[in-house]
Amino acid sequence: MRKIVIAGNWKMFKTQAESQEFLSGFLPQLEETPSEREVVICPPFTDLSVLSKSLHGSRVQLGAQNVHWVENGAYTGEIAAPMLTEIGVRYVIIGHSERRQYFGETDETVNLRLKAAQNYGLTPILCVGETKQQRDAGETESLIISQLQKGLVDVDQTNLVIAYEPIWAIGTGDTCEAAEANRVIGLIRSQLQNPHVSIQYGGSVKPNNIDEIMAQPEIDGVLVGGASLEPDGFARIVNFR
Ligand SMILES: O=C[C@H](O)COP(=O)(O)O
Repeated sequence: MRKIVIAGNWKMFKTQAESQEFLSGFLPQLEETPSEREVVICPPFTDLSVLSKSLHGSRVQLGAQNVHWVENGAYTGEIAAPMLTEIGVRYVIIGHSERRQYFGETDETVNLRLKAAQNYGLTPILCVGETKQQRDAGETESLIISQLQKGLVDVDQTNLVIAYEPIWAIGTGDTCEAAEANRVIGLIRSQLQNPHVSIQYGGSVKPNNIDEIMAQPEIDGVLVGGASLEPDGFARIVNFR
């Protein structure tokens, strides 16, 4: 059974005070959300602790945006899995294209982070996706297969979420056609050993396109950036029809 997972990636947005203000608008709107939908918020590290307290007893799960592969050490600027699990974090985004593009993330370090997350009971959300140039060159399929093959070496597919995020659709308003996202996600599924892995779409998901995206049979949820920052918009996404 594939779980529906709707995750908000706040990236480098929201102070603690702003995160509390978000919750006061967002949480009351979850009363109508079907119980089988998993709702996840992935804030900056500095918000995790305060959100963990505020979300205690709510149905919203907490996610981080990165995790290192050793449990402690001299790795300035990194965060370790036990530091996340100690405060109630359940999910972690790994291999987001912004990490790959700006911070030197590779398929090999993605693989290390995935295994470390799972060793501590975190559920990783592995991001894959192609650039515009790669798409135009007809390399979408081969790139994604390569990212999966290298990233998933010795990774447990029973505790894993994958997000298909075409890079050209992130933050651009240029959403991938729902049918095309469905096709690529079907390709991703064909590469997996476990058919029950939930696979999300990410890239300019908005209140006005969520219903069409979630109507696609291969799409099990969404990873939302900009539209997850605003309580009413994210509530509409979580409460898709
Ligand atoms: O992690 C989320 C994605 O990068 C999508 O961001 P976006 O919804 O702002 O396009």
